[in-house]
Amino acid sequence: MELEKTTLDGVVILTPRAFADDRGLFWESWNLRQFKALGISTTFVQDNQSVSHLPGTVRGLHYQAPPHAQAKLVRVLAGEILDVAVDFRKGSPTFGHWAGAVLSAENRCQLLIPAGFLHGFVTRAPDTAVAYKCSDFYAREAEGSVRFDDPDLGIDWGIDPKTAVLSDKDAAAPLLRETETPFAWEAPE
Ligand SMILES: Cc1cn([C@H]2C[C@H](O)[C@@H](COP(=O)(O)OP(=O)(O)O[C@H]3O[C@H](C)C(=O)[C@H](O)[C@H]3O)O2)c(=O)[nH]c1=O
Repeated sequence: MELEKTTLDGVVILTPRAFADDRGLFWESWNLRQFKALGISTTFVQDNQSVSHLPGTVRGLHYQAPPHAQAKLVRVLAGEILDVAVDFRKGSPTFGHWAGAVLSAENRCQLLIPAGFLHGFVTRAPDTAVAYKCSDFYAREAEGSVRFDDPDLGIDWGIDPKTAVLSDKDAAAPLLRETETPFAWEAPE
């Protein structure tokens, strides 16, 4: 498992080693022992999966507030996404900054997004299937969202935001400046 850091502390790209033979490929998509060896102590309790039929579908930017905050490990089973994390921790030197990674069934890359970050993605192929592990259980009452195309975030989704396929919830999401973050940044020891 290779680890590549991003511009956001704790948001990392993980690429599992694949084993090829005449039949195809095999890889371990997640291994707690390997994660610990990489210094990642996150453990997961819930697997999610979504399929989005149209390219240009945007899901996000979402979070769950404490005590139900979720770290996520995102990968693509079919198709391709631009996966995005936004630092949502009050006091963080990178508050409101974003980092993205292209995840696809082809490149096997995964994005680890710690609790305290907004998460969203845009699909870049038809019938894109996304699977992600969550470090806490779904808690509808703790859900929150921020507008994906908030000009203060300046995320380059690679699409015209006016053409995005959105849920009603995401279409009505507030701007970052209209949202009180429930997360606080803690300086590393
Ligand atoms: C997230 C979730 C949803 N649901 C139910 C609630 C709704 O009736 C239905 C669709 O939920 P939603 O529209 O929130 O799904 P997405 O827009 O894909 O949201 C997800 O996409 C972004 C990218 C995320 O990171 C979050 O995991 C999550 O917010 O599934 C559940 O039953 N369990 C769950 O864990």
